[in-house]
Amino acid sequence: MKVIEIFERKGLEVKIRIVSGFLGSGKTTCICNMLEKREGITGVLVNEFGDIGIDAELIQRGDAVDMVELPSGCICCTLRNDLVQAVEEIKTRVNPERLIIEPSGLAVPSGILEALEPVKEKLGLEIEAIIGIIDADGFLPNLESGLFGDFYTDQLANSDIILINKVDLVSPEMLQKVEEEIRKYNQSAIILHTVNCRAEIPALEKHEGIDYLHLHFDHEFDSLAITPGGIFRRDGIEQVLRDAKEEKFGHIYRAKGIFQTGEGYYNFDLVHGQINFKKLKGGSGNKFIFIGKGFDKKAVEESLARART
Ligand SMILES: Nc1nc2c(ncn2[C@@H]2O[C@H](COP(=O)(O)OP(=O)(O)OP(=O)(O)O)[C@@H](O)[C@H]2O)c(=O)[nH]1
Repeated sequence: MKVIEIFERKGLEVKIRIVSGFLGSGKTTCICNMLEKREGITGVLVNEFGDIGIDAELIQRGDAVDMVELPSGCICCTLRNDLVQAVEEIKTRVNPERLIIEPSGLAVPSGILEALEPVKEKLGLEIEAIIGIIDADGFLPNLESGLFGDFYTDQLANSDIILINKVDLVSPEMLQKVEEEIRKYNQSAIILHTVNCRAEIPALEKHEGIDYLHLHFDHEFDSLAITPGGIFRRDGIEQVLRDAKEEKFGHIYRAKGIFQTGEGYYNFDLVHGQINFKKLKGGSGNKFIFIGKGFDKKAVEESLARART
């Protein structure tokens, strides 16, 4: 756990926004947008797979934020105590006006609400909004696969605001189907259609007491998180991602990373067959994470080794 920047505020409540969403749906993108518009002191608590902090590095890019990372585990179940401790630490040391929590892409909001409920009053926490991000292209296939069903039920039922993101990737007919499906889980949430999670987040009434749905969701996924040295070829990494997309290593649901090339640092994403690269201003070493089920980790590592210059 790492506290990066500390500011002080003498004040009362900390408003909490939980930004939940399946792997690669756009949580980090959403938080970067919120931080661009932030007013006052804002804390960010990031929980992601692996110990290598890719999201934290991307969120910090170009802008210092008050951030705590909780890697390696899931704050909705195994890391509940760590979550409470981290929130307590942020409250006493930073006391931000707003705290944005990004759970891992496999964490359900109910576990976080349940963990915070007993300390809400003591720490002066106000759950301002649960924002659920749905990727318009991946939602229905994921739902139909049956592998993540309870994740979506918990996420959707507990969201106050649902962003149907990546609407640029689907037809209007598909978008309508997605929205109809979402409404089966939640009739009252505000639904917004977004590209890159660009939206004005409306103000909401505050949450009172426990009135959320809690479902068990199997988090037993495999992940490979590595920080190898060396300089990579961008086309070499692209080949690894194309192979992952074609399931040459087995089932990989999500891959992301930061890597150094002869022309500087890049960030890559693989999600639902979409491969994206972004040039970064800088970086602090190579970081790769692959998340899936029963995939060949050794083959991924060998393939990455071949992508070096
Ligand atoms: N085409 C398209 N791509 C998007 C949109 N929003 C986000 N992305 C891309 O989707 C990829 C994943 O976005 P992230 O914000 O990293 O998603 P995340 O939910 O934080 O991912 P995890 O933390 O790994 O679960 C990135 O390459 C984004 O640039 C969108 O509206 N349209």
